[in-house]
Amino acid sequence: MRDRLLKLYPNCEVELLKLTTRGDQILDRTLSKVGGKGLFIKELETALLDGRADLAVHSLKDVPVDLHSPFSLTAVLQRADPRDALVSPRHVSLAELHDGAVVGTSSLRREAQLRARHPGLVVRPLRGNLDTRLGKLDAGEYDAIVLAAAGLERLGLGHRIAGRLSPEDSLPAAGQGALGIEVLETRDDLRAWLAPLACAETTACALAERAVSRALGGSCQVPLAAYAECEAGQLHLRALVASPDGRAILRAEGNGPVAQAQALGEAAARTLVEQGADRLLAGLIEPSSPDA
Ligand SMILES: NCc1[nH]cc(CCC(=O)O)c1CC(=O)O
Repeated sequence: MRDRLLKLYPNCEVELLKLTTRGDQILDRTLSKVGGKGLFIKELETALLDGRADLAVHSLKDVPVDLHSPFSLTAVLQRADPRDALVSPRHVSLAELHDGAVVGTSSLRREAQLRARHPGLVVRPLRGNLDTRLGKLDAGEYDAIVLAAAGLERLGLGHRIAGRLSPEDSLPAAGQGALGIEVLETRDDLRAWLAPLACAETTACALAERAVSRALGGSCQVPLAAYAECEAGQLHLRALVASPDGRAILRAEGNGPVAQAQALGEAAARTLVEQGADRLLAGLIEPSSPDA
């Protein structure tokens, strides 16, 4: 990020304020149980309010869809690999995992899709920062773990990836792989400076994907996936809501011009609701099974 800003504005000074978020700190509970939207961005927003930081760079996936005043999501950058990735000792692939193999993930979205496709696998919760998670894998606690490819690559750990899961195998979360920049809404100066960093295609994809989450009241704490691809001004959107056990999977798909990104997302959400997505998501508010 610093390099991109300096390339655009060689005379500006970029100072990195490295913060650890509550989402990174909570190591012992699965994210779905911690609840609380915005877990990963709160400390950065506090720094914006304090004036310690001018802009906050987030994984877009962690930015709540109902971000509101005084904050503003001002630029969505070009997306890295949006796919989920399998990490395993000796780079064993998903297909090579034996029945009863233990796969770690803290994401209900990944859990549901893994269970649907590979009912023989045992999915167990996995929390902690990236190093902690990889450490648990390396210590033999899991036969494989599933993480976002982009997160691994961003931290120079791309070599750990044994395989990338296709959107058919594991439809990504809304915004996965993209970075978003948040500023105080009053900072028109920054908004103008940052505009050239935005990627129009990723922005449109994110708009469609986040509209699905918004319409369904979703966050990254529910088994909800939304993934758009953009080609020649046309968006192709796929969305999915599942039960964590993978037994119920509702799907929606649609195409439309970039200018209709938000409407495309809302239409997909309606299709999911018609199939019972609301009821499925509402059921998750009840205490879930011990390993959900
Ligand atoms: N909620 C965790 C989270 N938020 C963003 C990323 C990294 C991937 C990205 O930038 O989309 C991750 C880790 C993961 O899903 O493995």
